[in-house]
Amino acid sequence: MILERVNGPEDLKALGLEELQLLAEEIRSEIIRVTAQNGGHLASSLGAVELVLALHRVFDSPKDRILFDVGHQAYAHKLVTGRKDRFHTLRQEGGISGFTKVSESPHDAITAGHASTSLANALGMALARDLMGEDHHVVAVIGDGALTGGMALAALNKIGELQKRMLIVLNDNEMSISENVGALNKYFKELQIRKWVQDAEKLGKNILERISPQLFGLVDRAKEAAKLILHQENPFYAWGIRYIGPVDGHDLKGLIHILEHLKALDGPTLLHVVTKKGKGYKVAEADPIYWHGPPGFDPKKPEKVSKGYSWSQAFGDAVTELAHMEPRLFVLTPAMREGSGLVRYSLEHPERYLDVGICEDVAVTTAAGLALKGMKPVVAIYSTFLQRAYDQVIHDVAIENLPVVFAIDRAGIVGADGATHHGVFDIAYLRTVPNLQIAAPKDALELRAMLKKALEVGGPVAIRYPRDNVERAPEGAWPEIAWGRWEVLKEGTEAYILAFGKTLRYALEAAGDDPRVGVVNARFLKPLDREMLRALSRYKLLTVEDHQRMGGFGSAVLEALNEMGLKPEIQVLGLPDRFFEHGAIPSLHRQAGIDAEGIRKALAAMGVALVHER
Ligand SMILES: CC(=O)c1sc(CCOP(=O)(O)OP(=O)(O)O)c(C)[n+]1Cc1cnc(C)nc1N
Ligand SMILES: [Mg+2]
Repeated sequence: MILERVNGPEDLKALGLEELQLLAEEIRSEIIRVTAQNGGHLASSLGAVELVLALHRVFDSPKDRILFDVGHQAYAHKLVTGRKDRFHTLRQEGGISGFTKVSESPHDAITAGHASTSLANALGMALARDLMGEDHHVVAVIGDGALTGGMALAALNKIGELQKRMLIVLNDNEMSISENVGALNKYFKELQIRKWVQDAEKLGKNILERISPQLFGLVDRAKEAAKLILHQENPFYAWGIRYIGPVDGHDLKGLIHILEHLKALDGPTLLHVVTKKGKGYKVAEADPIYWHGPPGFDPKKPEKVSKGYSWSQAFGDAVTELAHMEPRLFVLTPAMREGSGLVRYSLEHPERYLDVGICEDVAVTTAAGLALKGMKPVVAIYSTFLQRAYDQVIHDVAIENLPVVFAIDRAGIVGADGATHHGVFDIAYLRTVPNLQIAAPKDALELRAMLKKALEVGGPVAIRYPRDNVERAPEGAWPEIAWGRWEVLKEGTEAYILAFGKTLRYALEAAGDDPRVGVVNARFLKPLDREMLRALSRYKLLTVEDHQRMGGFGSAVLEALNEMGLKPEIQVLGLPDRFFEHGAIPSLHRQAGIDAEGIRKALAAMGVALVHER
């Protein structure tokens, strides 16, 4: 095995082309083997194998900085930068991250997970390099999906102006998680066609050269002139960035050759590399959407596995039905059609569906524009990615109290994607925004009730739900809900647990059938049910949420009690003030003390010791 001889990128320099090609296959097998057992970003990483090997063959990491945008396509990078022996721990608690991570390796130039950050990071590194009088390369690998992000496009504008020496490698596989969108994406496709034309012409040129060198010379000059004109319309030239390509991203020899040349160039260069997402694994090539991030699978007989009925699907079904009843409903997603459960909706209501690309800010402000014209927009968005559109929520939606619904998926700890993806800040960053209401349903029925009502209450509403499965609600079920009112699920004589969202199940488990402890589905955070809170303030209270403790649901309860001049004995359970790495959700909840065990412990500390049911 050649991979056994590779303990760092310097070991690639000694390998001949054949050995590198063999190594690429070994790396593919290892990526498939480990992703089969751990799950992970299979198709993206398979598509980037040759590119990674060529980059590490030509450049000298860690002196040269090689950045991977999103960092989910970097499994080959991890394997050749000293982590092959730990690769089997990928995305597991205590194991290596599924993305690049500065603290994990000197070869990981940035910590990533959210898209479109590599270009601004690269600009910063190039500025620092030149200020420090250092001499090394800065290379940013960015996918065609990540390039739809505003951060990336704005960074290009600055990079072109400053003309710092750096290489941008556009890894164009025409895919985001689903099919990529945007005008640039269409243009890249055209360029690829031109590439084929160029190849055909090259073939023609060779034949022509043999027949008549004079004629060939004339044609060639005309073509060069045409190419120049052709390139003038290339947007990268407008950005002041040299564009080279498109080139075959699986042709190791060609990649090494062209990278060697580009190394010598000054100023910013963009190399347009065309790859196949899922390359080398038939099922992933055939369906890069499913195999973008599969859960475990049998590598010998790779089949799609159903992960059960999720909150995302419950949302997708509800909003699809709602759109049949409410013609003004319009759903937007920032490149997360599958993740947000919108495949069915996008097929049934294509005229009222929009995937804006990886640009959450555009999703939110487009929704504002729709609302200003009387539509009822719903922004389907992960909690962690909504962080990208915080100002838009305030500035473009909340100030004018526009009727935009935020269907916040992946709210809470999300597991193997780790710190960059846990949705544990949204309550804190949303609840201070005037006009914005916040709710968390306990099940799919309540989700339907809240969604429907949210379209009627007016103003912006955020409904948050976790990465989890949920019991399907019957089609056509639209229960009423007392907006702003909590729900007592279990009476108690000594204490009440006020649970928000996913932690309700832990609260019920902890309380069991002990008559001393009541449980409240505190499903509305804003407005808070102050009437019920006042009534319950004569008991001991415990709040629990799958969110940072600071600024979360518990904070809102404390503030309300203070404003009402009430002083019950109260404990607030939430995530402590640190980041949680990747790991299994129940385990991370246990570590955070917000599971049933943690609730029992907190109640015991308040003098309500519960018997632990077997
Ligand atoms: C991992 C993750 O969360 C990914 S990977 C990905 C597609 C990236 O497409 P690209 O063309 O850049 O790469 P490719 O997979 O190689 O084709 C998205 C949208 N996401 C979710 C996402 C959404 N929004 C933001 C800000 N960041 C991320 N990471
Ligand atoms: Mg892509």
